[in-house]
Amino acid sequence: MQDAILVQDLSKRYDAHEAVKGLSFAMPRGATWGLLGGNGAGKSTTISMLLGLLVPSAGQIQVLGHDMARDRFRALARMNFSSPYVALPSRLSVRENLRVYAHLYDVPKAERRIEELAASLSLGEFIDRPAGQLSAGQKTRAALAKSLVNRPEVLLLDEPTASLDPDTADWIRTRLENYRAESGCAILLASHNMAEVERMCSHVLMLRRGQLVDEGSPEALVRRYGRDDLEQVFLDIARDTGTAAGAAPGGGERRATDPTVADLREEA
Ligand SMILES: Nc1ncnc2c1ncn2[C@@H]1O[C@H](COP(=O)(O)OP(=O)(O)OP(=O)(O)O)[C@@H](O)[C@H]1O
Repeated sequence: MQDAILVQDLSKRYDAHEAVKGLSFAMPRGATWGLLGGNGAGKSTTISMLLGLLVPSAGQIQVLGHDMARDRFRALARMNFSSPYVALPSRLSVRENLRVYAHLYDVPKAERRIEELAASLSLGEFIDRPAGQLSAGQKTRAALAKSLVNRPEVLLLDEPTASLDPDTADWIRTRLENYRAESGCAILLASHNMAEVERMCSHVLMLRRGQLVDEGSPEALVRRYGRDDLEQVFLDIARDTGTAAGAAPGGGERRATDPTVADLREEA
């Protein structure tokens, strides 16, 4: 079976700064993998290249067998993305947002799909309120609904539970695990929450200064580093160069619009 994501010798250079250097990995379908690293390690840059938003300086990416350099629209139709740093259009209600995204992804029986998502993600109490007026937890649920609207086979998540209380974060993780179990979707998760990664991910890619410095299952990494948990392993790896303290030369900015949809719109 084809890999969900196949990355070979991927690099991205911003002027003099090499944000991703020679990254290679093959992520199978149906798996949840973690993409970890300190601030500025290259996680968002990698995700942006996987979405076809940033053009790699070198290397190849295939998603579900589609070459992102030549055939990215076929891949984009089968994947989706969520990040707390990418807001839904704020004046539209959650339902209106979901209708727009369902239309962009050409989702069959869109109203039925929206009702399914409203039920499984408990959107009922706020589905007709403007997205800009929701609490952080409600926004995350609405963003998750958007990211599942096209029943993606590959889901890229950038810090899916950032700024959520532990109960809401746990609720979101359970919904993601349920979706993966019922759909066979592959999930690549960039996160700073090591307990979340230990719970959800069968395999972890550890980045430091744009390079893959280690990988393996959380249990294998904990054993290899002689530590008690993944957080300690993370600190061992990140502190090797001091990047865990938050130094991020160049200070890359988050995107203000949803990249996947921007691309689909470009196609239309
Ligand atoms: N548009 C850009 N122009 C120049 N440099 C950039 C740009 N975007 C990111 N960078 C730099 O590339 C490196 C990797 O950034 P990236 O945002 O991918 O890291 P990250 O692992 O997602 O970090 P964080 O955990 O802080 O979100 C950083 O040094 C960053 O400053």
